[in-house]
Amino acid sequence: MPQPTPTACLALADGTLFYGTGFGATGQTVAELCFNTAMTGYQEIMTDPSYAGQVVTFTFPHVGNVGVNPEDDETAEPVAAGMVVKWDPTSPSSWRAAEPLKTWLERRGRIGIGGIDTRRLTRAIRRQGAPHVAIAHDPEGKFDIEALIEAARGFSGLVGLDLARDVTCAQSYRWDEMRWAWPEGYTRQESPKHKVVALDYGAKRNILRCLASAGCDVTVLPATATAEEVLAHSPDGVFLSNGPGDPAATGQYAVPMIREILDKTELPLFGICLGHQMLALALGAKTIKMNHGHHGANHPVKDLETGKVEITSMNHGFTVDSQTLPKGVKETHVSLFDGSNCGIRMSDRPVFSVQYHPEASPGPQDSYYLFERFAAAMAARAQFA
Ligand SMILES: NC(=O)CC[C@H](N)C(=O)O
Repeated sequence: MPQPTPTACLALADGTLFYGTGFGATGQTVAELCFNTAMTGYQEIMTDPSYAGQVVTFTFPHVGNVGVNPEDDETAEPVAAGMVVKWDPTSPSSWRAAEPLKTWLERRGRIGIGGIDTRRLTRAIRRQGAPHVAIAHDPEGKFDIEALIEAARGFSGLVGLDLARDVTCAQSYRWDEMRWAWPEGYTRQESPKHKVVALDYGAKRNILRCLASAGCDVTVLPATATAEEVLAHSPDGVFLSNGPGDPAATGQYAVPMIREILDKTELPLFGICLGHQMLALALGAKTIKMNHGHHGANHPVKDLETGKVEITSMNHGFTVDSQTLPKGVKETHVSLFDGSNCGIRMSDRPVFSVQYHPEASPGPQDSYYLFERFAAAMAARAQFA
């Protein structure tokens, strides 16, 4: 059978080429390439601000089949630089679909490539360790291959890159929307009890919903807010969000701000993903780049304090080096895939964080208890205030 002319091309920095069918925006983009193994949630993945600077390969083949809708965005715009899928996305079939994935992606200026052997590409990502990539989409099928490979080689990578400033909010705002679906065994706190300042390094909306649902009155502040600005809100607790880029690159603003909060107050503090990594840095530990990171919705994590295993959602390319945790900081969770650090806490204070995503929408709900733990820490403190 004659093959259709390819309308998209993907080049890895080592010169490996993949041809496919383009969808979404036309043009060219360069980024780091990762793979995500989740079976659902392509819209949440594409709009998760933590994916800034990355093109996502979806290992699950059915992408686009439920279209996109106005409710599932984790932020206002897609943030991932592009998407790679096995097949050209199918027409949407869902009562919730408001638009097909292809036009949504096109309107929002992001390139997609279908018809790619994503198993072969995923093996290349694992072997090469998050390679740099250039993807091009041209309906005429005209590609300057040499220039595309050069563009991939020219990408400077995520190490040392501060992207949180690019995706944070411009101004502070209040958040009161709650979760729509309820994890089993938990009750919704109807009225907020705890004033929480949430630092937005690229916060996913469902994290804010989870905080509100656990009884937090949430004020979101931009990434560069100082400790003084945070404390001016007289919070009962401080939350550090997820976000893109290298945690060590936030050393100019976020890490010193967290250190100051730790030095000046005894406030409960909770961090997720980038927030976890920055808390670890503020406490004196180090972060390192992983080979190909963790991106998926079925990552087993062991809670070292209870022995329980949680199935978690993950999206990170850096990790806290547990060998560098200082005295007084405990490793609380580890990945059962590779033993990497997944959680820490201070031994003597309600200051804790996790590498994975307890808000997980969609995804496993096992880790929702962490939001309740944060609320309980604030309630306990209020009792003795
Ligand atoms: N989801 C996140 O917050 C990601 C954190 C960080 N950018 C990493 O890749 O490790």
